[in-house]
Amino acid sequence: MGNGLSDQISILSSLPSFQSFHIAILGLDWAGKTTGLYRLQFNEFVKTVPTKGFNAEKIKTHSSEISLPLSNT
Ligand SMILES: Nc1nc2c(ncn2[C@@H]2O[C@H](COP(=O)(O)OP(=O)(O)OP(=O)(O)O)[C@@H](O)[C@H]2O)c(=O)[nH]1
Ligand SMILES: [Mg+2]
Repeated sequence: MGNGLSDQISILSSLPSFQSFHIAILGLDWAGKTTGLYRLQFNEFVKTVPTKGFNAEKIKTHSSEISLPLSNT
């Protein structure tokens, strides 16, 4: 899942243009949630370990200046 994302801008620019909003990424163990989160933040593939608890990141886009607090379990 996570590595299958295309570039960050095309995904984020297709979302409604709110000033900021929260997105929760839910899925089965080892589904690619953390990979997807860090792909959105850094636009690159990051090697992961199984998440204990959750990750939360704030992502700002350059195109529309919206900020996206993201978390995943
Ligand atoms: N082939 C392939 N592997 C992927 C893709 N996305 C993630 N992975 C791999 O799948 C494994 C699990 O990815 P994670 O992002 O850690 O999965 P997760 O859903 O956060 O897992 P938990 O934190 O254990 O719930 C890692 O080895 C990733 O490298 C993908 O799109 N394609
Ligand atoms: Mg994880």
